[in-house]
Amino acid sequence: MQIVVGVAVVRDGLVLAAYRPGPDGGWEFPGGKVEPGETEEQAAVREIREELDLEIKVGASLGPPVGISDRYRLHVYLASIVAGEPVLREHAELRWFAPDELDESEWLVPDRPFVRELLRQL
Ligand SMILES: Nc1nc2c([nH]c(=O)n2[C@H]2C[C@H](O)[C@@H](COP(=O)(O)OP(=O)(O)OP(=O)(O)O)O2)c(=O)[nH]1
Repeated sequence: MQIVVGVAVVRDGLVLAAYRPGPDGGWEFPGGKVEPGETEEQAAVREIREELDLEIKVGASLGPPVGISDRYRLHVYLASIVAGEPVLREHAELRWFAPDELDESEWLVPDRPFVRELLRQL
């Protein structure tokens, strides 16, 4: 089982989301697959640097990993920005969401438990 790490970057009470297009698309947490020899935190830092040109500090897990498929599980962590502004490099769209704008039905299915936990914490 391989882990996909998702990163809930929070700034001033808003969370950064990325849009994944397609028939099964929706909002997701920026991130990606953990590579061999890497910790989940290291993967989170690398992916956010690659995708958004952002330096982050990884915080607490937002709950246990959730199944995506028979090969992958999603694990989402909180993070704060250490340096930079998010740059749109790979995603169709980026958006900062306030808690009252977060509608889990607009998110990829595996992300929804993490969105719920995030709402409890924001
Ligand atoms: N990055 C990310 N992926 C997610 C989330 N939720 C979710 O189901 N996924 C799925 C979508 C992808 O099928 C899978 C891995 O994401 P990825 O970003 O590394 O993979 P990808 O398909 O874009 O890239 P690649 O492996 O083809 O190079 O995880 C999420 O919140 N963030």
